[in-house]
Amino acid sequence: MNDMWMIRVPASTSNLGPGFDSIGMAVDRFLELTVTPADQWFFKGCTPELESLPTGKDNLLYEVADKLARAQGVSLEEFPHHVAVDSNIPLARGLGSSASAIVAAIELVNQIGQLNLSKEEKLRIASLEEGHLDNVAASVYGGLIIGSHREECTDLIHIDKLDDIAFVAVIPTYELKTSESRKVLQDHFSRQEAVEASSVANTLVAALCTTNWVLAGKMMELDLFHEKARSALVPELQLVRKAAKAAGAYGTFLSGAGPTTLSMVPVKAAQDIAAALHEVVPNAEVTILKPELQGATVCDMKEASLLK
Ligand SMILES: Nc1ncnc2c1ncn2[C@@H]1O[C@H](COP(=O)(O)OP(=O)(O)O)[C@@H](O)[C@H]1O
Ligand SMILES: N[C@@H](CCOP(=O)(O)O)C(=O)O
Repeated sequence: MNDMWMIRVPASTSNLGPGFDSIGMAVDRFLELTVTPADQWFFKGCTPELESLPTGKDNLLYEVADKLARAQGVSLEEFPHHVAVDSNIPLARGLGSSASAIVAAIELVNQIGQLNLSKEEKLRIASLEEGHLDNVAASVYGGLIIGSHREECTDLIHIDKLDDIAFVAVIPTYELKTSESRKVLQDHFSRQEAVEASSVANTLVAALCTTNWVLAGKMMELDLFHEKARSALVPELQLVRKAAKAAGAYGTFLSGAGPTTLSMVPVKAAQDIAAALHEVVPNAEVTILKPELQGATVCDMKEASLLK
């Protein structure tokens, strides 16, 4: 590894409707850390949004890295670095910015401490840190992931047959912290509600695995686990859903904890559907996101310049 190296982690969407805390997909926006040896730890945000984040040991990246390093018997104090943080993943919008930071921090320690962690180990550490696996798994593996994270174990299926779909994202200007958006969730379900909610989720999984996008789109819109409670926080969800359907989308869901909505669409129709949604929500950023098949990567700067 050269003196200067880079960690690149994709953004993620999660839930896809009823896959609450258990389905995630990497998308083509990225967090990039450029790491150089230095006299002390310093995190430099390279965009106006990232400039507002802490630059020292109270930065999320350092906090996660330090916790893992201690658990592995590595002292980060002995290996100070300057970390330039660049990203086009908006913060607190439901596109997994914090999960990408957690995955990047784990990779930082993996490289500095020469831990040689496997993907499975990174997934387990990241899921324990985040409390659920959906975003972190997508950022580690790339593609679509379906899994189960429990205290004793984290299990995962990874799918990368996603060529003919794209996603039209409507990214509002306002932030919604995941912690706030989880506070409104329903704590209890009757047996009947649980059976119906899990039947919709199971059918979504089967449809995703068999690339039945029409059925997957239908199931995406029938979530009973979280979207109803959250729609009060994201008033444009129903409006976007209706307009996207009319324009030819398979289905629309709240990305992660919101407030971004994602409409799953045929690749060929993406531009037209994006234009239709821009008419409906002119103040939001409307953009096309593609599934990203490559998970987190590390490269030295020579390789990084070839990627650009
Ligand atoms: N690259 C980063 N470096 C440091 N902290 C980050 C970074 N990305 C995200 N965060 C922290 O995570 C918060 C957003 O996390 P969260 O509410 O889970 O939303 P989301 O993950 O959907 O973007 C930010 O406000 C910030 O505190
Ligand atoms: N399953 C979680 C996903 C949170 O994703 P984020 O991108 O909003 O952090 C949830 O729905 O709370």
